[in-house]
Amino acid sequence: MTQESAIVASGIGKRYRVYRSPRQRMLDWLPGESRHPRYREVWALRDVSFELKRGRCLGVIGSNGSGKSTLLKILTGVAQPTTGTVSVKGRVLSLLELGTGFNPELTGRQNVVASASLMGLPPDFAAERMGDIAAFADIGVHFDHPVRTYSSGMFVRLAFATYMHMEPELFIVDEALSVGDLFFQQKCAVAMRNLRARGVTLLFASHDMTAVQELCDEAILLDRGHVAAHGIPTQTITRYLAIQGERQSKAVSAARQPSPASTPTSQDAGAEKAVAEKAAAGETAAEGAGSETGLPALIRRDDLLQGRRGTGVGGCLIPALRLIDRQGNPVGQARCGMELGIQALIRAQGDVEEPNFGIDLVDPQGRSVMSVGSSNRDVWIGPLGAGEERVVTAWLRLAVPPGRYRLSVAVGECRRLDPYHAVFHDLYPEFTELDVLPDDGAAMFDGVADIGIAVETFAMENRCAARVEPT
Ligand SMILES: Nc1ncnc2c1ncn2[C@@H]1O[C@H](COP(=O)(O)OP(=O)(O)OP(=O)(O)O)[C@@H](O)[C@H]1O
Repeated sequence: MTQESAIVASGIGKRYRVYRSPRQRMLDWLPGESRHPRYREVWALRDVSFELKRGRCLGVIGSNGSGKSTLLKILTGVAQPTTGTVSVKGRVLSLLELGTGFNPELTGRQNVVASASLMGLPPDFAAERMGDIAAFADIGVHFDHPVRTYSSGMFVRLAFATYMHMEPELFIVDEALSVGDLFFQQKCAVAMRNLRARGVTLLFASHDMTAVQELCDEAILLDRGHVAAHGIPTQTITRYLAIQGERQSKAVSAARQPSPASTPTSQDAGAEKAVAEKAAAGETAAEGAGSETGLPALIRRDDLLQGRRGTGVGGCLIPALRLIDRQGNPVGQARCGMELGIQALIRAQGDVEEPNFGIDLVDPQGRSVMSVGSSNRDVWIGPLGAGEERVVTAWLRLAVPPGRYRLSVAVGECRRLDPYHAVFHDLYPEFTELDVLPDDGAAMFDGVADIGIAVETFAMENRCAARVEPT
């Protein structure tokens, strides 16, 4: 371990034994051999090695079950590694399971005092910081009520406020930024930034790619317990999203394998045949756009809804929906700055006067980047009669930072002459995740979205303007 290292992990492995039942676990304690193994082994981590220098911030990312929490537990001494060694230097504070150290019978205020004392801090330490902690937690009178009466949100607020004020040298946080409400999450992100500016070493596991990108100097990707990437956040996130994308495409192609149960209808089969003939004749999907024969079959073939049912009054349905690029190719993941088409097949069940196709894109922090309907852009899809179908494509430029976004779609009705008449016919809230990968060519910015900035400059002497247009 060098002078500046806060953490050195060498070849860490963690094996769990998973028993078929508590009885099997108990039997295993008894002496004597069993002919059949009573458990199976799960390696949550395998040969994980890395070093974190003091004052740096490391993000740990990976899909569910990839080993993030196990790694954090080992680093904080909550769990012991099966193989390898770990050295952690400095006063470590961790928020693994938030507030597990709190006594439910004590008030928030009393728990702050008890936590400081447990951490070996001097008696006046908690008193001096009590005002700041209470202000950060912002739970009002509940600060002086027993913790057992708290909502989970209040609990998280108190825990984060307490620990971040206890002057850690190394602060280890597991997903704390994804709990609590949006404003509290933002407050935590600012607090983490301040800790970082004060030279505190930070390590946090997160599914929030934007937070990792913004806060971390480096990031590790865990994949099935192995370190699959370790580098600057952008590279690690790109690798993560690529792995996710590959798995998603494999899952989609597996789901598309024809099964005897899903024989296509004769109508679909005819349309598929027409598309295949067009493809053979060299026509692309984009050329076929709008064709009554080809396009609905394409949408059904790439259908993201996969037979799911939406909610709503049902006067009009979205039987199929897909994401496409400008060439009409289906898209599983996207790149910053690209134009994405959200293409839906809309079918009226009865007479629908003014159908409105709407989308909502939600960013990794749960903020709506944009929520808009066709009628907002003065595009009118109907009126439609029973059984009539339309293909609608909403095009949007993904001028957003990289990360995992969620998409909602709906067909509703919103009348021009009666703005108070608004109904949802078929609504799919956050029905899919969309990974937006970094793109070298995309404009750089910090924030929720690139709203298209133009920068002007001129010298005072000659007023000769130099203007940079938005890309
Ligand atoms: N106590 C345990 N006993 C048995 N298996 C465990 C135990 N804890 C974790 N595992 C297994 O180890 C693997 C890694 O789990 P871990 O909780 O570290 O993943 P994670 O990346 O933190 O997941 P998530 O993002 O869902 O929190 C998983 O396969 C999990 O089922």
